Amino acid sequence: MSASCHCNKKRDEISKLDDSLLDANDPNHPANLICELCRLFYDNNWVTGTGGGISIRDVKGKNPNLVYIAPSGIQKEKLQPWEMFVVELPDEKLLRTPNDCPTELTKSYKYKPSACTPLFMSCYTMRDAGACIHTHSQNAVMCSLLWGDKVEFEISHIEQIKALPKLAVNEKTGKVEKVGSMQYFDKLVIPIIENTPHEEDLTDSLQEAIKNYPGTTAVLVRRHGIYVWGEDVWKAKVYNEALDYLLELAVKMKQSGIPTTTQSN
Ligand SMILES: CSC[C@@H](O)[C@@H](O)C(=O)COP(=O)(O)O
Ligand SMILES: [Zn+2]
Repeated sequence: MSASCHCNKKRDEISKLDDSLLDANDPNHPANLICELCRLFYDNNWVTGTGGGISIRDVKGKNPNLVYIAPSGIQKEKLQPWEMFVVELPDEKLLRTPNDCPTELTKSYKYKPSACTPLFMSCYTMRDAGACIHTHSQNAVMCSLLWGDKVEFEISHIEQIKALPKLAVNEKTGKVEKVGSMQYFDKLVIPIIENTPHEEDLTDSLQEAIKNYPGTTAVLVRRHGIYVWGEDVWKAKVYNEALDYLLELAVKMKQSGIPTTTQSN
């Protein structure tokens, strides 16, 4: 039985639980933000039916190597802070599991970390991300289908592109860094990878896409959704919103026979 089938009353009763890796009084604490943002994403139809999610690295906290991850198979809009897993980078040392909370629910249900964990970790380790969002947005799925068997989604000359970061490889460090924002005339290119039966099996192709597309802050997964990351949780949120806007617009443009890029690209 998945935890989403457990009686919600039981989960609400223990919502006040707190420990050294949680902070009920800080609305910006990663464990609280994951719950708040998942509710927001649920209302946008991005994380319904337990799909999708978000992980946050505590970049502003005392230990910026702490990563917060939600459990697998839970209704995302009902997540509670005490249900978070916490791992420490770079070794992904497990510091906390929801089962550490001695409750009626955790006695009977063994939580597992999100199946997206290895994908989130790839964004942290390869791009030094501060947060990673995964949605099952229908705009993302539709674009992956309308772009047929293409391995890149493209769009340009749309004002909203300016909300996205311009990224470049630092010659000295070899790391991808933000060097500004994309301009109206820039072409946004997002790699598309093929879906696999199990989320974790996407890891290799996601990592390859991240390596091959240093300018991207997102990867589309055909017939599945999108992964979007940013230097902190708020940047990741803005990038995801801007991308979803562009993906929705691209679906409408394609369906109306309007090309999403122009000759000048
Ligand atoms: C509707 S099931 C979706 C899952 O298989 C997966 O794609 C997903 O996005 C969420 O995985 P989860 O392990 O619940 O965090
Ligand atoms: Zn998914």
